[in-house]
Amino acid sequence: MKRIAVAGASGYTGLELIRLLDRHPEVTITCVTSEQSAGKPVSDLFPSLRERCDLLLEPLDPATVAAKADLVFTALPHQSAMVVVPAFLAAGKPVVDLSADYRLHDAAVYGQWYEPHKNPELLPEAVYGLPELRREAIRSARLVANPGCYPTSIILGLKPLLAAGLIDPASIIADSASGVSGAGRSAKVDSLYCEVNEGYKAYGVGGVHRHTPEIEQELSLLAGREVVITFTPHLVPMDRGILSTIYATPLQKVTTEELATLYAETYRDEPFVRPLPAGRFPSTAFVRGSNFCDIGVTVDSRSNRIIVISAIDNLVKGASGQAVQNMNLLCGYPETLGLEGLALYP
Ligand SMILES: NC(=O)C1=CN([C@@H]2O[C@H](COP(=O)(O)OP(=O)(O)OC[C@H]3O[C@@H](n4cnc5c(N)ncnc54)[C@H](OP(=O)(O)O)[C@@H]3O)[C@@H](O)[C@H]2O)C=CC1
Ligand SMILES: CC(=O)N[C@@H](CCC(=O)OP(=O)(O)O)C(=O)O
Repeated sequence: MKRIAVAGASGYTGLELIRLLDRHPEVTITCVTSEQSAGKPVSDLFPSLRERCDLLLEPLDPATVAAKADLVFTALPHQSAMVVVPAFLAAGKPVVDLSADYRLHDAAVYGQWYEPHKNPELLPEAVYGLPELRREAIRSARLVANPGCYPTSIILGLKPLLAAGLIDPASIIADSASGVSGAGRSAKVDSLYCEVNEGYKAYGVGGVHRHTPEIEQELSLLAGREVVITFTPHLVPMDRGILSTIYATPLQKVTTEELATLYAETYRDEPFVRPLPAGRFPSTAFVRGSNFCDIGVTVDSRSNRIIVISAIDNLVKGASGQAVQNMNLLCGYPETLGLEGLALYP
């Protein structure tokens, strides 16, 4: 049994990690952290965990946490993860970091979209943890940078088209809509019930959302040239789920049936990507609670655009489920272990 620490266990992705790790046959959770709720059982904060995980939350002292665990998940805000990750690595503990701190390869780009990086020397060795792109590198990583939720849905949606050179990379537009849990559990006016319940709104409009460089970094690697996209995130009055609608101009004549075949072939051996048959499109309802990414694709021949629609659960394939998938690769377990049968069918 591997001993696992969840740093940031009082947050939404922390809770989701505990839910998933609790049903994993090869690991046991030995340490859960919170600053504000230190000293309380984690099941006091989240009663669904009662009698499944009643560990006391403790403050995040890296040496204490490292001594209790063989692997650490950091489910902390960006800028906070990078304060503790080097100590875990120095103690010989691999880290799966759910924050944005190690996703960008270029420290200058990180500094431009976030704050200056505190340990840029770790960026070259951090592996961007999208298993469908980097499975082999993740297996031997010390530090896995778990992707953002919007990037996961968009990169998986576009991978077959870019890898086949079928679209003009300069034509990509992605509109993504997220449930409110994407904003985390800390109190913010923008996440209040009355602010979100009746509306559907765009935010981060005009190329300013910090996921833009992360998406562009990975799409550029797939395209083999620099990709600049138009990305607009939206907030939907639901608790979880992301639906991305992605548009691109084809470089050659192609039919919906050919694209459906391309997606089916690209993802044939992927346990968590479900390309849909031609004419079918996903819903967040059908991936809720699961580690699946569902993808539908079609050609709008009238406007000469390819339209891809992908759906994930932001807290599972967009965060904690993907993090457990990465842990499985890193530890040499079957990739799907603990993640099977998670979908809640509406
Ligand atoms: N929510 C989502 O859908 C996704 C989130 N992510 C990323 O994952 C990370 C966690 O997100 P999420 O769970 O939503 O966030 P939450 O705000 O829900 O939780 C944050 C956690 O971090 C702890 N924390 C906050 N500040 C510090 C600090 N300075 N030192 C130590 N612990 C601290 C909090 O503990 P305390 O009890 O003390 O407040 C809490 O446990 C973030 O980087 C986020 O961007 C990635 C993909 C999807
Ligand atoms: C709805 C909502 O607010 N979503 C968050 C994205 C959450 C996330 O996963 O971002 P990181 O992992 O990169 O921090 C946002 O737009 O900032």
